[in-house]
Amino acid sequence: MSEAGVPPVIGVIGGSGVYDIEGLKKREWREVASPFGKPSDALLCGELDGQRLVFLPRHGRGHVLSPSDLNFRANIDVLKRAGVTEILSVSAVGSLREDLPPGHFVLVDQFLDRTFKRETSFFGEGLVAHVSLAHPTCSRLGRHLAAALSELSIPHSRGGTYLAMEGPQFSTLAESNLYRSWGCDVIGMTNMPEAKLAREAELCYASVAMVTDYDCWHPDHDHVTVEAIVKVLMDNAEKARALVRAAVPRLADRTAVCEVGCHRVLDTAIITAQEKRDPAMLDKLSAVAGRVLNA
Ligand SMILES: CSC[C@H]1O[C@H](OP(=O)(O)O)[C@H](O)[C@@H]1O
Ligand SMILES: Nc1ncnc2[nH]cnc12
Repeated sequence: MSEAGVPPVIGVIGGSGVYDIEGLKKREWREVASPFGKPSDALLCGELDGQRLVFLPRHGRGHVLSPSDLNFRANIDVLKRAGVTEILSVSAVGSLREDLPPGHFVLVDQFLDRTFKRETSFFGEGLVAHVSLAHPTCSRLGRHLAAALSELSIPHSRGGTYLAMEGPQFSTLAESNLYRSWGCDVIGMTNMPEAKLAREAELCYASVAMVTDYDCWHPDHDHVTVEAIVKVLMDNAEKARALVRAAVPRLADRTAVCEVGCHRVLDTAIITAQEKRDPAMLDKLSAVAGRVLNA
């Protein structure tokens, strides 16, 4: 946990098309073990402009893991074990709005979770905790990312609702229209439960959603294909790397814990009585919740 005077460690989770971060100094791929199982890949650790950065390719190098097969708990746990204090998540998404065309970036601030085959919490029997998700992303990170996107002249929107679907198939037309009627802005398969778990692990989390397609609701684009997505993806991925380079010095500026409160959510979340806590659970949660469990 980053305390006053201790510089942040920036974690970057790269989605489709983003499998590496170039230009890192002291770069090294490091295997980190987790009690929650196997993460998507080793962690790429290094420095960007003197700032420590840890990168994880969400689907593994070479895109070998499907959204339902991602071990989200292990991914967040290893980032926490590597000292990460804040996460920039970068994702490819479909657009549910005419005015969010391919190439547009959305700084997501809300989610609707329609996933159903995933482990969604670090907590459970033997150690029960309930964290707030009213504001699932960190507004401080959002502010810095918006400034970096403006500096780079990348078209973007600050705020938007991300519909997380299970996949791996894309939506039916009826689903796509339903999500539009719910007021969702973009659709993807990976930001949930990632954002929930980052919150439980007391990590700031920001999601940069990069539009690759119009999903299937759009009359001129009635099928989503990976082929069409990949064409836009490569350009988006290059912009995402530029965004990381522009955002990191801004994020490095923090000298105290996050002012929004992301680093302190467990102070008021754990409900299990001290004497009823399961020692095995306490052990497993030594990274995620060590700050409060060892106090
Ligand atoms: C390659 S299109 C579908 C795939 O892309 C998105 O992944 P990510 O969020 O990791 O960029 C989407 O969620 C699907 O997993
Ligand atoms: N239309 C779409 N639906 C779900 N995930 C996506 N990722 C990129 N485009 C998508």
